[in-house]
Amino acid sequence: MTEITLPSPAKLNLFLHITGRRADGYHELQTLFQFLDYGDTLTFRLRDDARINLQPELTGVPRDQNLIIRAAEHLQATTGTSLGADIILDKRLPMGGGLGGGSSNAATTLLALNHLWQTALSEDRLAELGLALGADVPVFVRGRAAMAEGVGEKLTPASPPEDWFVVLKPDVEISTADIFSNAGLTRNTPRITIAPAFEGDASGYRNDCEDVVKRLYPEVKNSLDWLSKFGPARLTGTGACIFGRFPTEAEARSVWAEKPTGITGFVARGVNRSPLHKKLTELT
Ligand SMILES: C[C@@](CO)(OP(=O)(O)O)[C@H](O)COP(=O)(O)OP(=O)(O)OC[C@H]1O[C@@H](n2ccc(N)nc2=O)[C@H](O)[C@@H]1O
Ligand SMILES: Nc1ncnc2c1ncn2[C@@H]1O[C@H](COP(=O)(O)OP(=O)(O)O)[C@@H](O)[C@H]1O
Repeated sequence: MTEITLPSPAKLNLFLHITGRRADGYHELQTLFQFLDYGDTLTFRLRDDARINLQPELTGVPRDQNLIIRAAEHLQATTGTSLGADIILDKRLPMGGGLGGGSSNAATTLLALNHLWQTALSEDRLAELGLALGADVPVFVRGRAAMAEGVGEKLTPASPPEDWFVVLKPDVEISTADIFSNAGLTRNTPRITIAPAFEGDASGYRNDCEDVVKRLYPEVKNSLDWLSKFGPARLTGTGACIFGRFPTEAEARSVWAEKPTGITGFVARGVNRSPLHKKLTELT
């Protein structure tokens, strides 16, 4: 095989609790990840030299910071392969929106090139390489909806209902570091134990970043207030994207049709198995 095209799906944090802060300043989380059947697409073409090319480059992201390049180079360095790749990115996910697009791109790159280069690293090893690139990368490598703990690396598979979501992107840029350094952030939510079939919307579970984000960004508050009129709505990650949860596609699409003009987003289904892994299984 010399070419492979794979999905790079979005994730939602169905809830996100901050349960403490480590000595190095990083926050201990409990968060429930579910994938969406919506995201970017990446095509990889084998090269018999060691070059890694990426088209198009992303505005505002230097080549050496692009998680696709970093993942490819990390895999090359770890395995010592002399092979390379031409990579084509079809970007649909808003960047820095809490949908994990960069982390997902890194995981898709690790799995795709491990396949194409026949480097045969195990899933455990790929998840380990992924963690060095970002806390959210391992869940995309594993491809199963999961409760994450620690800073996101301790994963327990979960099966929340595969509901439909209206995802909205308020027109603001939010820095994860700014939210985590905010003095008003709740950092002492008690640890919980969840059942594998967690419902995802119990009123006791929330996103602990939401109050701070709503205070700093009225656009996010306004969008959440609007979406909450139709069903349970939350922030994903540290924002700026928000999501409303609906049992059927028809309900999600009817709310989407009423969204205020000027706000972007999409409708997608929550899935407990990553579309990336589904596609890889079909190929092998
Ligand atoms: C909170 C989540 C939930 O999915 O948010 P999103 O990035 O998806 O919005 C992620 O775990 C984000 O993980 P990751 O993507 O690795 O965070 P980074 O951008 O590297 O973090 C930027 C900064 O936020 C702070 N940070 C991040 C994660 C964490 N558990 N505790 C922290 O205190 C640190 O100061 C860090 O330097
Ligand atoms: N391939 C990539 N796709 C998206 N963002 C990337 C990529 N490589 C690096 N980044 C950087 O990672 C940041 C976080 O992006 P992303 O993972 O999409 O959002 P979030 O972490 O908020 O869910 C971006 O703002 C961007 O600077």
